[in-house]
Amino acid sequence: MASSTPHPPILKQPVRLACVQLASGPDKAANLAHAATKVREAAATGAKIVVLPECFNSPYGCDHFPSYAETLLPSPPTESQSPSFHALSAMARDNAVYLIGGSIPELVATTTNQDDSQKEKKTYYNTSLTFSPSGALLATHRKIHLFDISIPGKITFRESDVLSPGNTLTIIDLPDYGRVAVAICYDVRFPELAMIAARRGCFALVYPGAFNLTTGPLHWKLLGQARAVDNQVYVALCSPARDMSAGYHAWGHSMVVDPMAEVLVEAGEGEGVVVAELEGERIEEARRGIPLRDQRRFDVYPDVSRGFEEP
Ligand SMILES: O=C(O)CCC(=O)C(=O)O
Repeated sequence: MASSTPHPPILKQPVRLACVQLASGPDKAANLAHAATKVREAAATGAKIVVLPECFNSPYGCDHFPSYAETLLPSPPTESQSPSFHALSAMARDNAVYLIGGSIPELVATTTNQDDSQKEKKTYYNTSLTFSPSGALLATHRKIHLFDISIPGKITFRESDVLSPGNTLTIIDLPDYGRVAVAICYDVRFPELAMIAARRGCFALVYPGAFNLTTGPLHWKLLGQARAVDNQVYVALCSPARDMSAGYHAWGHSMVVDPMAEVLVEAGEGEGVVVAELEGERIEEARRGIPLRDQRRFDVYPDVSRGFEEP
C-alpha cells in the first residue's frame, strides 16, 4: 500500500556511461586489440562505466560458440585458458574504468566416471564479465534466458542447441557509484529480472545485446524504454556494429535510456561510441513525479523481488 518513507539516493554521484558499438570479425586476437582501442576512446570521453556488446570477440551464432569458448573457472583463469578475461581486465585497469565486458562464450569442462572410464562433459554459457577500475573481476553473469525463437520466413535461432542457461541474477556493486544489474540480450524481454534489480536499488540496467534485423526494429528500443519506464532507472543497450558480410546481422542502435524512458543517445548501424551522463537526481525526479514505488499494491499482487536471495 502507499507509504512515503524516505528513500536513500541510489546513485552516489553523476557518472558517464559509454556503450561501445564494436565491429568485430572472426579473428579473436584482432577483436580484443580493437576492443582495447575503442575502450580507450570511450574512456577519453570521461566515461567511467564502459560497456561492450554481446559476443564482442567472435562472430555470433551457435556454430561459433564452441570454437571461441574460453574457460573462466577456476577464477582467475590463466592467460591461455581465457585471453579475453586478461584483455578485459587490462582494458579496465589501463583506463581506470568499470568495464562491463559484453559477453563471450564460456566452456565448463567436467569429467565423470562412467563404467570404469572417464567421460568429459562440455557445457557452454553466454557469459559477461565485469571488471573494476583496478582490473579485478567484480561479477560474472551467465545469460539466463536463451535466445530460442522461430519467426517463419524471418529468423530461427536456438541458442539452447549449444548453450546452457545461467541461473542467477547479477547485481553488481560499483563502490564509487552504486548498483547496476547486468543481463544479456534476450534477458531484456523478461521484466521480472529488471523489476527485482530495480527494487534492489540498481540505478541502471545494462544489457550487452545483439538483436537482429527482424526483432531489432520492432522491439529493441521499445524494450529499453519499457524496462526504464517500468522501473524508473537508466537502461543501457549495447550492440555490435552491423556487418552485412557476417552470418548474423546485428541491429546496432546501442542506446542509453533515462528513467522517464527518454532515449538520451543512440548509435546508428555502424561502429561508434555513445555516451550519456547518468544522474541520481534524474531518477529521483522521475520517482517523485510519478511515485510508483510508493503506490504498488502488493496486497493485490505479489512482489516478485521478495524471496530473491542476494548473492
Ligand atoms: O530477443 C530478441 O529478439 C533477440 C535476442 C538476441 O539476439 C539474443 O539473445 O542474442
